Amino acid sequence: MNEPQEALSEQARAVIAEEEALLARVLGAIQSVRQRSGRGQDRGDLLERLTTLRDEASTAVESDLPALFQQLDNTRALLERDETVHLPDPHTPYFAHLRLKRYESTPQEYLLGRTTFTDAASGVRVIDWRYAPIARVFYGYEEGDDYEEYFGDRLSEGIVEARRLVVIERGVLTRIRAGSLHLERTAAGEWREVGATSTLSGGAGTAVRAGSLGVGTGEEGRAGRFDVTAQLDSEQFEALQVGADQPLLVLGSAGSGKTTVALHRLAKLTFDLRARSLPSKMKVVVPEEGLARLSKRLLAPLELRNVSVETLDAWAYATACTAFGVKSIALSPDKPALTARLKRHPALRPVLEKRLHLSKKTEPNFKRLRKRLAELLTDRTVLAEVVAASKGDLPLPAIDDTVRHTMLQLATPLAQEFEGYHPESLQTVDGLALEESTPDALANTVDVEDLPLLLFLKARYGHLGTEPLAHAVLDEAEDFSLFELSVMGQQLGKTRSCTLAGDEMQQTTTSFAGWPAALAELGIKDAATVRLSVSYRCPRPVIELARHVLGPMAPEAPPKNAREGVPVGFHHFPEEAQAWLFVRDALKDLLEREPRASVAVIASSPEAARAFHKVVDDMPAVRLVLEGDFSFEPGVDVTDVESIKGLEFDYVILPDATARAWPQSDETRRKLHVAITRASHQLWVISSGVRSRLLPAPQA
Ligand SMILES: Nc1ncnc2c1ncn2[C@@H]1O[C@H](COP(=O)(O)OP(=O)(O)OP(=O)(O)O)[C@@H](O)[C@H]1O
Repeated sequence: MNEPQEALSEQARAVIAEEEALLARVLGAIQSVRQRSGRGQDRGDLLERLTTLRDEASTAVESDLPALFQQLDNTRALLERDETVHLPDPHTPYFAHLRLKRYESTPQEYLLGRTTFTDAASGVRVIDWRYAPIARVFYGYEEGDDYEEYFGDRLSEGIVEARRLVVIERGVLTRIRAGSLHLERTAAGEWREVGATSTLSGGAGTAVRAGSLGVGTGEEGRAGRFDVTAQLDSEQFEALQVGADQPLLVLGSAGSGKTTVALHRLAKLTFDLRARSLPSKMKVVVPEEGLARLSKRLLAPLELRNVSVETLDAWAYATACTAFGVKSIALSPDKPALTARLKRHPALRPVLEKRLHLSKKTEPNFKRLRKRLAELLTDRTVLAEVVAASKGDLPLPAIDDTVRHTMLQLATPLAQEFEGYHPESLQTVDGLALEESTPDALANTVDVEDLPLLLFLKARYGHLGTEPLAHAVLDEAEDFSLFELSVMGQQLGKTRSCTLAGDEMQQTTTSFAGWPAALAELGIKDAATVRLSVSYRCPRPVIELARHVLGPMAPEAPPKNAREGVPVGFHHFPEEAQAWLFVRDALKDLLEREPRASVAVIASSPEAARAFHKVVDDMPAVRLVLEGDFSFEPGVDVTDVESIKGLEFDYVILPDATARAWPQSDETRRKLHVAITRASHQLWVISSGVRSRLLPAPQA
């Protein structure tokens, strides 16, 4: 770590003194309002008092009752007031400080937080970043800038005297950033001035030792981070101003803040939508479990814990159960990869539409639609049409696979066929159902990929029968199929209030048909579009490698402002066993030095992840994560490329960067690019045998 500065500059000392005094004033004001409103008394005490008074009232003589009832009323009122007065959390009452000097008037202080709070007596003013017009000055200007903004009809102009980001942890100020001045409180309670990249050990952007893993970011006692809400840039903040009625498409390269913008927009719209008493139904839908878990964590500080976050599969299942009025739907335990691919492919959409021949007289119940869909999925002419329309994306064997799989699903389950037989005769010796792990297990099931198709068919008859949503966030929207988008469009209601966040370069399934088609499917004619241009997550060497891997598909302009970082570590070995032992040692060493670091070992497939995990499974803090059940705790997650969309880790290791695991194809390029761009500090690429040709040729 950087050494503490010998002595703080005068400016630094003044800033610290000012910010500490301000925080003391805010905490004092919150405390005194609490006391005035009865919050000084513990809620538990009040509840206990209420019970005692009730007991007393039940046995009291009549003449004492009026006084007891009076006390009961007072105690109840104090409790109710406690629930209605919303005060900032004294642990973190605000995250930024703004001082504006309007010409020829005294400067005005504003604190940006999540809860509005003003106390005239102490002159404290905490404004809510979402609604306060003054927040526009904070996000749009730098310290020292002249500002000019209309608030309603009134023009306000002046100078931004102070614009500071602060970190307050458990009511204690631990960090301040004021322009280029960056101050941090040490564990001993002393303040020190540090460089902008102070979290990196061994100097800005350099590894602790040449060629080793670790830049010091996960050392013990890692200081609290500035809240991302305080750091939103002006481009991101402007995107949040798009009204609830207008759909918003947020585009940008990996790590440019698309998820951040989408979730902050949700936080901002909560107020607008509530004000118009629309059903407060918001939803976040994402392709993978890992990102669903991360989104839930990111929503908590935005006070959106109650917003439902669902994976595409979970959303399709719940929607199908509601739309078809059934409690459960039997899903197939397994399916051929090509069949799943065909069912999500955009080429299926027009063919299905053309071949439907729906009779409006038929009731679109689950059984009928399933039968109709199965007819289409076992019709080789129909499937050949889809494969031809995919222009080489879907290979011919997709037809056979789909017909065979659908036929098995249409079969009568054994239990039904042998109805009346003794249940034990339908079990294997080890107590399992006869059909388990046999093709018969598919009988009477549908694939999870069928659900959007069935809902799409149902919607063609009229209504889906589900409640409209007030707003939906579709993150990693490049991975939504046209059928999923069409069904989602049905759920959006007339205003089509939604935020789509995506990056066509991160498409990991073949379901993407382009943004115009995606918007059309959602029933959106004119979406506001923002393209975020700054890269926040990845350092420059990681971005350069990610662009190299994309090759001809890489966008022309690289993202702006990528920060410097350690070079990507390429390590090649003759044998896989040698490569993995090398990684094992490096991980052991890293975890000893940086126990708070988050590390991902991202393999090309679940099988490869399982195999690598065997080499490290005796190490503490190493987890195998294949179903997206990330804990976001420090340590090592051994996982595969399909599980990590939207996530980020301090350190990323690709353990099998071989030509076999990552062959040359557009799909592989995009997947490898997604894996690479999960690294926020350092990336290691490990190979053995023949290195993937998607990577730069090794230097001689
Ligand atoms: N204005 C900002 N200042 C500092 N950090 C930011 C800013 N905006 C976003 N970040 C951080 O950058 C990282 C990437 O953000 P986010 O996950 O929103 O990007 P993304 O574009 O959705 O990435 P991906 O395409 O990989 O899903 C996060 O750690 C986020 O907190």
